[in-house]
Amino acid sequence: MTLTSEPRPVSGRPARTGDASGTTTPVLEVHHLAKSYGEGPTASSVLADIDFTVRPGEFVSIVGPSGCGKTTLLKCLSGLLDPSSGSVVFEGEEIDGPPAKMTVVFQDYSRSLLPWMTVEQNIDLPLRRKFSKEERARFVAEALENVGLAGTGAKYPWQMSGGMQQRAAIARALAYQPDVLLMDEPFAAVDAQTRIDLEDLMLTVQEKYDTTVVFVTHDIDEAIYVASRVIVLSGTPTTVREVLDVDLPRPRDQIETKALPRFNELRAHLFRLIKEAKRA
Ligand SMILES: Nc1ncnc2c1ncn2[C@@H]1O[C@H](COP(=O)(O)OP(=O)(O)OP(=O)(O)O)[C@@H](O)[C@H]1O
Repeated sequence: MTLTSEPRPVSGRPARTGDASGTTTPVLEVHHLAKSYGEGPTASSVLADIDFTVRPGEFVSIVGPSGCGKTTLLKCLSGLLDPSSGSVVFEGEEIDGPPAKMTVVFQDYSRSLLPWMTVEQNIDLPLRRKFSKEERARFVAEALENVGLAGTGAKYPWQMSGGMQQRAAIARALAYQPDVLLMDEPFAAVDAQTRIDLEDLMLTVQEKYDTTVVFVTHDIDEAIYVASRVIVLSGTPTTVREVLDVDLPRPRDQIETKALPRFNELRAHLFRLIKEAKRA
């Protein structure tokens, strides 16, 4: 994906639009989105009439039964895939390709970083067309520092653990300073302890970069822990089953937050919804 046209310091985001009632203009709007694969009688409908909005600064998780179309939805949001009908509106404009101020982090970190480049070069590569050398050096160093990889920029991806490689992929996404970061099962391929560390890392960097995050996951606990809202999808053809506000206090803590009765209520509710969706 391309980059923002203006370099922007992490701490210097433009003010968000809003009114006195506290409502905010959505950064992302999904209107009656449907997606089928194939044509004619063999076409299979995956997404049917999906509607939701995401406000600036939100951390929204998307969950649903296996195979319901979460990745398909994320690809439509990112402009990598055209919807069959309906639209995705990003910052007020309907998208017809990958928007400049959006980035995506995929599950498979081993294929997202170029093995013949150092980590620093990997992060720097997409910045080259837009930023000066000095700015790039600053953004790369800042991103590495923010994901806990300061001092490792000269390593090659294959010299790092899986968790470190995914941190580097996150650093590369953050160095763009995107307005919206889309993440597709980003921690599914790492071990449980690393996953927990990366969840906390995302909460920290999301606040620091003030980025809006849309996060697809299979893991219900993870979906609740990181999010301000959870969008629950139904079974195929998929619609939005429910949008759940995660009214848990911040900062989140892996032990304290998950021990809250409210966390368990939300968890049980989500499990029930997904079980029903699977049955349907
Ligand atoms: N390029 C494609 N061509 C045809 N069918 C596809 C294509 N990509 C995905 N599908 C089908 O669309 C459906 C949804 O797939 P998708 O990967 O979006 O679901 P998902 O919810 O992300 O899956 P999972 O839970 O396994 O990660 C599946 O039945 C899949 O086989």
